[in-house]
Amino acid sequence: MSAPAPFGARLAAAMDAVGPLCVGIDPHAALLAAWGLPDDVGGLREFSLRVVDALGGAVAALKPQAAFFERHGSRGLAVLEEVLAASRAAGTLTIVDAKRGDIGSTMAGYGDAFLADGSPLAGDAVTVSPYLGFGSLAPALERASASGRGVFVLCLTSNPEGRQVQHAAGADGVSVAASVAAQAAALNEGASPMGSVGLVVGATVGDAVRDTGTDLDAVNGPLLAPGVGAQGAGPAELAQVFGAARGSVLASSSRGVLGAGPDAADLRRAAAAAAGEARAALRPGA
Ligand SMILES: O=c1ccn([C@@H]2O[C@H](COP(=O)(O)O)[C@@H](O)[C@H]2O)c(=O)[nH]1
Repeated sequence: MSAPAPFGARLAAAMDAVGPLCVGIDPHAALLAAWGLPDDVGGLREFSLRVVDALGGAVAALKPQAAFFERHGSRGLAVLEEVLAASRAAGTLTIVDAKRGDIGSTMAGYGDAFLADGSPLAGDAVTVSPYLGFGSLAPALERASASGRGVFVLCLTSNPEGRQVQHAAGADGVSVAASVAAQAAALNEGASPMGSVGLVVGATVGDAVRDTGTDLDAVNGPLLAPGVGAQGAGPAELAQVFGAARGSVLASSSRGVLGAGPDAADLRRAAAAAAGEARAALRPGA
């Protein structure tokens, strides 16, 4: 059997085919209630699989938020495994939003969990945190590369508190965000159509890319942009934040789409509208 194409290539193809939108599966207790479901593992399963049924094949990626599965304990994690398998069966890429980051030897464990062939918790990519040092991510990056999977490294997050860490500059005057982006760019060098080491850059960050000197144009990898919808960002913000790098952006919305449920047709309409807005903002003329 031939090895699957690398994550970057698979994501680029999916964005071209159905638009640059990722929908987050964030089964908040309040959303479960709004959908008439109990805040227990049964409600979690019903909610999440309905999202996969409705949106599988219709969006470039689905992004289950690990926290909302972990809060239900081991049975919640079993639901996450089921969601990943169902998405795979539907032909839709998955990004497990787990934001893991630890010393290198422990990152090997996270890599085995989220990025290794045969692990039930492995999607197509996982979000990771570089704040123990970008180098500490090496074991996860190695596993991603070996299995054709991807990572999204936190760079400029959508929450206002992120500035304290991400805008800070070292003695060389280079900001943390710029350094993270440069290290991702080095790993993606030469990849076509793009590499598999992505960044998380919130659609809400305004002028932060410029202010921190972060060179997104050089990254040559996917840019996951949460913050669309419930956190207030829309097409204008996407265009402002990403400028010339916008062709690599995967806009991400969770509550903004999920709030249209539980009806599957309503969910599909909301996702199609969000994908259309993202396409117009990020790929004008496409
Ligand atoms: O910088 C970041 C990184 C990740 N997220 C995650 O995305 C979703 C956003 O949900 P909405 O309902 O669309 O606000 C959530 O899972 C966050 O943990 C982010 O918002 N910002």
